[in-house]
Amino acid sequence: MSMIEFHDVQKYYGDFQALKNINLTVEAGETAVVIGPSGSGKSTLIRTINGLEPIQDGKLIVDGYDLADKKTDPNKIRKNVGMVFQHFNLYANKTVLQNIMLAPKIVLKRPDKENQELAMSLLEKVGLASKANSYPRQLSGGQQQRIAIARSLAMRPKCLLFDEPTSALDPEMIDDVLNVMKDIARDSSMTMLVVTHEMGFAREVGDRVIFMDDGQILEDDTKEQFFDGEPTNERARQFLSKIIVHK
Ligand SMILES: Nc1ncnc2c1ncn2[C@@H]1O[C@H](COP(=O)(O)OP(=O)(O)OP(=O)(O)O)[C@@H](O)[C@H]1O
Repeated sequence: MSMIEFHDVQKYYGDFQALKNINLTVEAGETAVVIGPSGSGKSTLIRTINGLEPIQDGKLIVDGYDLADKKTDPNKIRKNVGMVFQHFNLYANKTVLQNIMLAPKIVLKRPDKENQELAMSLLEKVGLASKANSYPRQLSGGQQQRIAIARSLAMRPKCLLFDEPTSALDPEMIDDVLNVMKDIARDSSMTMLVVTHEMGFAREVGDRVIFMDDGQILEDDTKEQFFDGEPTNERARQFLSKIIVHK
């Protein structure tokens, strides 16, 4: 079974069609990077995967659950499919450690000792073990995002969705977050779908590059095909040529 399957998916905001005839399959363990111009539907695409945005037509199967079926409880999907947002969304009145331990405690009923041990090992992984008892406001944006990633990993998800995780960060913090994401992509069998404007990351990490424009997937290539070959789609070629000029 594939981790994610879109079949002819359509998504509207009122009269506006934000996703047009999306067909996409992502296998377990794959890392796919979603790129494209602003407003092309990238965030909408990944927000449909964990049910944050409903779809209006087509079929969307995630981790075996049918999202087009109104009877499907999105919480069942969110247990195994985590999301890292642009704006971290940490709980301000909880410490870093409490932030990481909360969902596993409530949703998975993980015992405290095991929960804390895993949380501390994840804090070490993201290089922030010394901040366990700090509050989010005492941390930089880059540190908060690394905590948000640790918090998602604490659920031991099968799939992690990243929605422009570095877009709200000062430039000097971006690499710390990208390095954590690269480590995860390298040493895990987890599926990762990453919406990003960081082409260096896409080039280095993605098994696949998915190019979107105007609510459609126009290219779905290996990173070698996309960056070193010639995308077949004219709009993808234009997008790439602009990036290369600005690099
Ligand atoms: N809640 C909403 N209501 C109405 N229109 C929306 C809503 N969210 C997004 N849109 C529209 O849907 C289109 C796709 O938006 P989306 O955020 O998915 O694009 P994006 O590719 O992620 O853009 P960016 O790179 O700027 O974040 C845009 O035209 C946007 O204005």
